[in-house]
Amino acid sequence: MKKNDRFLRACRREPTDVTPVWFMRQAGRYMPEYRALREKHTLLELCKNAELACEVTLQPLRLGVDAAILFADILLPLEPMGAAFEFAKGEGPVIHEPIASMAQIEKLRVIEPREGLGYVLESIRTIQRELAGKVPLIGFAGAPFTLASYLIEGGGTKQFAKTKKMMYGAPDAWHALMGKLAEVVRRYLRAQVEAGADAVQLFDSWVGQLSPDDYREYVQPHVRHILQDVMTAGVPVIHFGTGTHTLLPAMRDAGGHVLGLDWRTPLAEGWSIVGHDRAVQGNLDPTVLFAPREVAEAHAARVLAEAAGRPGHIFNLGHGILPETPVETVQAVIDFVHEKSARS
Ligand SMILES: Cc1c2[nH]c(c1CCC(=O)O)Cc1[nH]c(c(CCC(=O)O)c1C)Cc1[nH]c(c(CCC(=O)O)c1C)Cc1[nH]c(c(C)c1CCC(=O)O)C2
Repeated sequence: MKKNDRFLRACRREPTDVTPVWFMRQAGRYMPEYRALREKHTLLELCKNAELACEVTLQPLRLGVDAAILFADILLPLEPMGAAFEFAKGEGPVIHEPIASMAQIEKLRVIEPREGLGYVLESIRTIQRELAGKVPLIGFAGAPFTLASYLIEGGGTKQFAKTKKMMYGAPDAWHALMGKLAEVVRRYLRAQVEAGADAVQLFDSWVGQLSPDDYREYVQPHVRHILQDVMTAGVPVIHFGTGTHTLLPAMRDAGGHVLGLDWRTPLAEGWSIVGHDRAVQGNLDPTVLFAPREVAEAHAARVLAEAAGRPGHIFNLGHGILPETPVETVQAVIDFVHEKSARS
């Protein structure tokens, strides 16, 4: 039993005393204590050292969030699969040899997480020991489309042109790549649950680039492969993407006990699209946290009003928190959500 289980209860659509809150990327550069650690260590050092990963994971708990999220990155599985990368200063991730051919895809290894990603599982065990049941711990992985886009583009992209070129022009290579990624991610999420994660989130951050028909043809079978299995592992599974308004029915069908919504979709509308037999998470625009406190609170109030007190809403942003976000506003919104949603 967790001392604070309102996040897990909401995932199961059970009533809670107040609406649970956590923020994607809640451990990161907007926090002074994170920046202080980053002066001494690279991002990958923080990810690969269980004590440091644990320290960073726990940092945002002082703000009163109702869940911790494992400190790691969605790209970590790519390295043991055989696709080396680095986080270049000011540029984001850079894949050393972007994937462009079937020959390269054939060489990618479908790893066992215990082999190449044992350090992440060690972090989970360390964090759970340190948390001692205080709040639940969320594990996570990137979804195949989002991972494939980094592998093929060699880093971040706006157009996804190379990604779609392979998808449309070389569907055999595309499905071979997506199949390998999906199997690794399925094993990885299962291993995280076995190591002690209380819930897991699949990040398909960039899948909103696709039309519903293309999603169903090129992505959905692979996401289904992951989620239909991981949903039987005994913990809540969150299925997240951005720009997904038209994809929500297909994403819901692929799986997830909880569907992530972003701010482009009003929460009430998104929830009725995915159906009230699922929980929802979201959906404050992260840039609202740059506004004066009263404006941010007014937007948070609107999100709560959209949820209408229905059990099964987890308050979050619609995407990750931005590095320059003022901590005071994050704190104010967390407190506001707890106070405003209190059920007497
Ligand atoms: C697409 C993606 C990535 N990583 C992630 C996603 C999916 C979520 C999303 O869409 O935002 C997920 C992620 N990355 C990180 C976490 C940690 C847990 C958390 O607090 O949420 C999580 C959940 C650490 C990180 N991963 C990264 C940082 C910033 C790192 C730093 O320099 O300290 C953090 C805290 C680096 C990273 N990692 C990635 C990029 C594009 C970048 C560079 C962009 C940036 O600098 O913000 C890939």
